[in-house]
Amino acid sequence: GRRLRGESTALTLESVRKFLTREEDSIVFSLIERAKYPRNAPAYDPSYLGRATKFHALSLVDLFVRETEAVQAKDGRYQNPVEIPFFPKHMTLTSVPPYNFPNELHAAAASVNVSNTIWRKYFDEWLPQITSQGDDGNYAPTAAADLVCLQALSRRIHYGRYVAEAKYREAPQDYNTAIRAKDRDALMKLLTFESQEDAVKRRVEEKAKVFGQDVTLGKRVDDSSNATNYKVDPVVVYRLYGDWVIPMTKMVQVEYLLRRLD
Ligand SMILES: O=C(O)C(=O)C[C@]1(C(=O)O)C=C[C@@H](O)C=C1
Repeated sequence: GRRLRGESTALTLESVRKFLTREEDSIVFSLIERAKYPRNAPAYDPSYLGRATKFHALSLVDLFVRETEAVQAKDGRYQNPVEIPFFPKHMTLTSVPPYNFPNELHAAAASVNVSNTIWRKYFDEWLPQITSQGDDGNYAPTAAADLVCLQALSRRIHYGRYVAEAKYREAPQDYNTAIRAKDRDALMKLLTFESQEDAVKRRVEEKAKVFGQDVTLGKRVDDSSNATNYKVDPVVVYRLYGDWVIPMTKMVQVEYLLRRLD
């Protein structure tokens, strides 16, 4: 399709930023929930399930995510284009009636997908930083917590499609030249707001402090004297956003915009 499917309504820079801000809560809280368990390495090791072969090696987390996504797909989760599965090949047909979710994205650009990178980075780089060494045997709850983290991160990062659409609609002529020239650097410059990124990073660090402290009756929760016991390190959350979540969201925006005139 070459045209917007159902030209819509309320996609503005303000509305998309509101969505991203609310997603911060989900991301920070999901990280706190994952950090409740230690690393639990067997959940990620195909040999734990005892059916690893050269050609087919699935870890418990691989299996858990595939199977859970299949159930959620059947029940309609991915009818909403805001949600993107990690294993789309394993989707069965949905058995629920359709809901008329707004189609705000440009059809040719809506398929921008960085799920594989999110998956790899989460397990290889970020999980070791938010969990402690150890093994408490709670592998299925661990896998369930990972999936909630992955879904929240993926939703936030892929929401870059909506952010880009909002920006494009507000100033199409500013973007058209760079899109036609396939000029990634120019697009990156156009969509970047340094002060906004700074505010986002500082806010998620603060959220990690507020959500991640023990609550004791009779004690002010913002008392900085209990600052050492945060459930997930606020500095790690700051860096997670600065080094990864925001750059990936921007990458999604650039890829979306490059296809915006297709
Ligand atoms: O708020 C925006 O304008 C966005 O594009 C989102 C975001 C982010 O990922 O938080 C990304 C790029 C901008 O430089 C600022 C913030």
